[in-house]
Amino acid sequence: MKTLLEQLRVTDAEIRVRKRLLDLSNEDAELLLECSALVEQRLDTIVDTFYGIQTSNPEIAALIGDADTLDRLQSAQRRYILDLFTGIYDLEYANNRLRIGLVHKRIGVEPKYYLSAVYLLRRLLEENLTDLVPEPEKWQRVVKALDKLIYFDVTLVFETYIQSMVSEIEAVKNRTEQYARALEETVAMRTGELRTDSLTGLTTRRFLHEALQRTLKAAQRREEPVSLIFVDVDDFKDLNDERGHAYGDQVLCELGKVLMEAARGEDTCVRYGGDEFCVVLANSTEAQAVSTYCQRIKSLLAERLPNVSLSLGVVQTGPEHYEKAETLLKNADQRMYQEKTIKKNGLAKH
Ligand SMILES: Nc1nc2c(ncn2[C@@H]2O[C@H](COP(=O)(O)OP(=O)(O)OP(=O)(O)O)[C@@H](O)[C@H]2O)c(=O)[nH]1
Repeated sequence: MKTLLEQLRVTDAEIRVRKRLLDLSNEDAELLLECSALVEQRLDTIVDTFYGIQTSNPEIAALIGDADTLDRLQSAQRRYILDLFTGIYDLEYANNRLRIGLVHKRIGVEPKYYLSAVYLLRRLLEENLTDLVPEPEKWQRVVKALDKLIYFDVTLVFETYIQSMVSEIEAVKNRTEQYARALEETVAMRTGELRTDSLTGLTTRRFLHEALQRTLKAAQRREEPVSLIFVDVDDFKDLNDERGHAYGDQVLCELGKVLMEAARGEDTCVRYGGDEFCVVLANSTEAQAVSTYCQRIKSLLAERLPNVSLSLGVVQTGPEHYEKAETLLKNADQRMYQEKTIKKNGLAKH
């Protein structure tokens, strides 16, 4: 953990810069040192008057709170006044000023109260120095030196105020970022959930369009054909009614696996809804889809679900001309429906 001086990058060189900026010279330091014994004589009077005035203000009295705190503040004030007249304004001196800033910030002393206290102390010191340093010219020089030193201190105190506010803002920023990350994860998870059908693990209908568009775009670039297959289980309602809904679920789940197993990595298998499925086959003509993919699913189905039959509607688009996704879906659905009708009519005839 860094010290306050390190946090605020206050070094010996920095102190020299600050003194130069305020024209706080060695002569000023010597002048103040010369007054130290005199000021010490008035120390109690100055501190008592200071806190007498401070506690007469109800807001400040409320900030101080209790007699013990007042005691501690009075001792700190005594030390501070003595510090002002030591003639040594080095790193340790700066560090003590920074600590004061931090304590003020922590107990919630707003800058307006801190500045009014500084102003009051400066006024009391100036008044007392009038008696203590009778030569007006010297008194003026002492007061000027004191002014510069007080400005030096106030700068340091304010910097700790600012630093501590910046840390607060950073802490809030970190918390907000953490929250945003957690939120992003949740959104990603939910989106993932929406993307996959919970029963079959296939892509949901919501994302069929996106997947189809992606495949079509890639196909257009490479001038490849794309096939779309619409799949519907025959008489699934009867299956559900006869063997129960749970069995129906098992069938859909198994069918999902079959569709996936028969597909390649760049293909997309979608649960369209209920007992309807869609498969987007990349780089496949209708003939290839029928002779390979459809054959594969039929033989897998015969092994695993011999009592289930499917109606399939296959359409091709590209490589010369590409249909829109919606048209492809409509056409594939129609073809599937035609196949189903033919089957039903066939059965009815027999
Ligand atoms: N077990 C189960 N059944 C579902 C699910 N989603 C839809 N269904 C049922 O699937 C059946 C689909 O029936 P229909 O659309 O009439 O189609 P079908 O009985 O297959 O008849 P055809 O399509 O004409 O062959 C309905 O009875 C729905 O209740 C599901 O997730 N699980």
